[in-house]
Amino acid sequence: MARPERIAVLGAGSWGTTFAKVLADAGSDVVLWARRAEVAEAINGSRCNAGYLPGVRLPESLRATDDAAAAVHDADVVVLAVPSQTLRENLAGWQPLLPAGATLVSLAKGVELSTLKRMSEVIGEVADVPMEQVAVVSGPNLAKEIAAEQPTATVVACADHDRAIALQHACSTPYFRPYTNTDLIGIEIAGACKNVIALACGMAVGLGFGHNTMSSLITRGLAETTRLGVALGADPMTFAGLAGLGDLVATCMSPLSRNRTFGERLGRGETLAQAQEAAHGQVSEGVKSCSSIRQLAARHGVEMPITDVVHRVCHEGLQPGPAAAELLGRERKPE
Ligand SMILES: NC(=O)c1ccc[n+]([C@@H]2O[C@H](COP(=O)([O-])OP(=O)(O)OC[C@H]3O[C@@H](n4cnc5c(N)ncnc54)[C@H](O)[C@@H]3O)[C@@H](O)[C@H]2O)c1
Ligand SMILES: O=P(O)(O)OC[C@H](O)CO
Repeated sequence: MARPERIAVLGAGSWGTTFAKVLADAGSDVVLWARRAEVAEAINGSRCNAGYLPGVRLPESLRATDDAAAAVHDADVVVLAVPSQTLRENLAGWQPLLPAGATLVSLAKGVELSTLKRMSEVIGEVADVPMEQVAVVSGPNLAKEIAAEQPTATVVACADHDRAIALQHACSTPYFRPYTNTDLIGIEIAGACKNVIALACGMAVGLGFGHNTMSSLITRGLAETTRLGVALGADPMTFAGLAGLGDLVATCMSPLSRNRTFGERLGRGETLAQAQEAAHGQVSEGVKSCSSIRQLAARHGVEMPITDVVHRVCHEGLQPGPAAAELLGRERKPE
């Protein structure tokens, strides 16, 4: 499959805008759709999306619009960069506009609350396309670092290897190195679960705990994520890769992570509402996905103790301190 000629990125938040910049820097012809006309105007006029990426100058070649039909017109790749719990509704609106045969790419990291579906499953269903047409980009990809052109690797996953190669080509830059993969289940489960583990790590930071606690959460978080992924049919090796361990470490360790920051606020004693207000409308996917992942795990008989306590802290009034004590007090077992 040839390198894509026209790419539409739908969603001009932190990651949508950054990924559009990556694609433009890689030489692709990119149009970015923003919900708000003023955001599109600012990108076209001052080359800046100040609300999400202050201080980042966007490439001259990147065009923005608030007209989704104009954005996707003639696109051979359509990148979906909206929060996971809104993807179904957004995509249903865009579905009649999608060019036939276009590769549909998910940037979202979450599991849908109402259906427990992965984002690629939601896309296949709503857009009514074969799964070979759906791709996922996921990895240790904190938007602000990539917007600053710091060296980063990622994974482009698609069941159709040729499409993955074409997309890999379209987003390769001197600072962004994509690897291909065909394990969508593993890539997406890893991407959704790491947000939940990052919430737990943030809570640990908020409680004043150090690196031993963080490393223990990361390692046991990876164990429970892998258990779920394998139960769903993923390749266990995926969890040792960029979209698995790589993203887990980046998100759990970085103060730039919205999920970790959210967890830190809860660990310091803030309420869910206070932490949500402090996020200024930016999405912390783990807050909702902890519930859908917990349900998915229960459906498949998989134990996910960290995810379970994160859900109960976020939604059932459990306090982070007792949650930590509960995890430590669990039945003793071999590693
Ligand atoms: N920011 C990152 O560093 C990063 C990196 C990799 C993956 N992701 C994932 O990408 C997805 C999008 O993240 P983001 O960082 O761009 O989020 P964001 O909160 O910065 O932006 C979300 C964008 O979606 C738009 N949107 C459309 N419909 C919406 C609705 N109904 N409700 C809320 N917003 C709506 C918003 O206007 C906004 O432009 C998430 O799943 C996230 O986990 C983010
Ligand atoms: O800021 P977060 O917590 O949504 O994480 C961003 C990316 O997913 C990191 O890869």
